[in-house]
Amino acid sequence: MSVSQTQFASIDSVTLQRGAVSVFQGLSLELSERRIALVGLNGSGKSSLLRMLNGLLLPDEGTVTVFGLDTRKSRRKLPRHVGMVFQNPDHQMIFPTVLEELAFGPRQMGATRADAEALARRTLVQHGCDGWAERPVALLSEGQKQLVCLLGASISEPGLLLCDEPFSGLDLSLRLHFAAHIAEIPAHVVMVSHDLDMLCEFDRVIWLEKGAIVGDGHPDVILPEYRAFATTRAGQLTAGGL
Ligand SMILES: Nc1ncnc2c1ncn2[C@@H]1O[C@H](COP(=O)(O)OP(=O)(O)OP(=O)(O)O)[C@@H](O)[C@H]1O
Repeated sequence: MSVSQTQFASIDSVTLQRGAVSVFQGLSLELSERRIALVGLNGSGKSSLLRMLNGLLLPDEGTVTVFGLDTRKSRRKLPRHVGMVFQNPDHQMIFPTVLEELAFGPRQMGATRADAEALARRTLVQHGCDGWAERPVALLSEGQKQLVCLLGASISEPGLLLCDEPFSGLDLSLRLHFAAHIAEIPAHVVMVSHDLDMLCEFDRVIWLEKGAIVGDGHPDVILPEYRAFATTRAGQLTAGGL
């Protein structure tokens, strides 16, 4: 799917309850930039927001629209347009081998088994993973699993790629490689990360606290504000003041 800087997702007056927690209370957002980062303390609602954008979580009230599709009405169509890298690779990987894992997305999009597997093998070579195709996913390291998840989510070239802390287990060379990859691909990217250095080149940063937006703008403005807030909070925690 080709993408542009026009709006690709809209979150309109959303409330979301998860268990006993009221995560969002009337959240509204318009998303149009190509690379958007979500930052905030643990439990602030970042993963929940990603899961609403791919239809895994449906709002209790309000609407979420992605590429013109209401997630409540068009849940089954969303995987054709939205890829997601989960925070925990074990929540994403469902096949025994790397090849099967990577071929799954293209197969779902209608590719033949031969074409899907050829694409999977090419993708592995392009990302420095020659010889990985037949490896059992269960025997990969955590970082290697994360890498396979990143490749699996982007191999079908979705119009929107959602990434929930995709770099946390990757070594520095792979972080830099994938930062460059994400900068190049045409898809819109919405990424959660606690590694603020990886977000400097993004087009927009949204800072969430307790399900509400407390900062929204260019990384040059929002990242220093968030860093200052987190530093103050760390000082309070250390002093036993929270
Ligand atoms: N499966 C669940 N069942 C019930 N409550 C949940 C569930 N997952 C998350 N929550 C709650 O929803 C709130 C938002 O969680 P969420 O995972 O969206 O936060 P987050 O900002 O992604 O956190 P982190 O930075 O720790 O990954 C938290 O209060 C959390 O306790």
